[in-house]
Amino acid sequence: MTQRQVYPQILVKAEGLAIGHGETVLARNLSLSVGGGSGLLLRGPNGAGKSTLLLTLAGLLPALAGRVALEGSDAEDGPALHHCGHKNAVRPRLSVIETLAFWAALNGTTGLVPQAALERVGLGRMARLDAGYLSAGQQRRLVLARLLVSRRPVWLLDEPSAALDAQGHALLAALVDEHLAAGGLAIIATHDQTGFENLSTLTLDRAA
Ligand SMILES: Nc1ncnc2c1ncn2[C@@H]1O[C@H](COP(=O)(O)OP(=O)(O)OP(=O)(O)O)[C@@H](O)[C@H]1O
Repeated sequence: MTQRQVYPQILVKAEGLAIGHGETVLARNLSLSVGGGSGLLLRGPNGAGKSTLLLTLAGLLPALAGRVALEGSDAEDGPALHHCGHKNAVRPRLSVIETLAFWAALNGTTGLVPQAALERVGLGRMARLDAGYLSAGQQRRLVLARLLVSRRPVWLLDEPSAALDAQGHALLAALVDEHLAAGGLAIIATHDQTGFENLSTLTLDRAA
């Protein structure tokens, strides 16, 4: 794949980070540094804190100690990150294409137009269907299409491969590859390493 730098140089850094909920500390002294063009897998058993770490990196949960920094991001370029939770957040009565148009209106149409994003994730023929009728794997593909309609350099993905079939896994790996090749970065919580064997790994231990 051709390496093209289309995002500005960007770095997600955490130092001395403690994560958790209220009084409950799930992990302490976490440090990470992920630059453009790189990906990091978050591994660990159920309840170890992978989703909590992603939410903390996204600024959606406060750090219990330490700090998270996003370097190289210019406010004038718009929001830098996408956080995709493990729920699909699909509105059942909006059509598939309306769903993407809604996200594009919210996040900015800075990437593919919705129909092209649907084609890319294999949902081109489902555009007019109510999103609630999509299968679990198709809904996950729709979430991936959201990443494509609004270009942002930082992807924080929580179990993105859940419910995906083998082709879906390959699609996800290809999208992440392309994103990294374009200078983006991805931090991915997953129990399934398929397609991500070359990414570095941070393992959270429930006992931490
Ligand atoms: N809002 C909350 N308030 C209190 N505890 C919470 C909250 N959200 C999550 N937790 C707890 O934090 C712990 C870590 O949850 P988290 O979802 O981060 O784990 P995970 O590593 O992503 O797990 P899994 O592999 O099952 O997805 C769990 O014990 C969970 O019950």
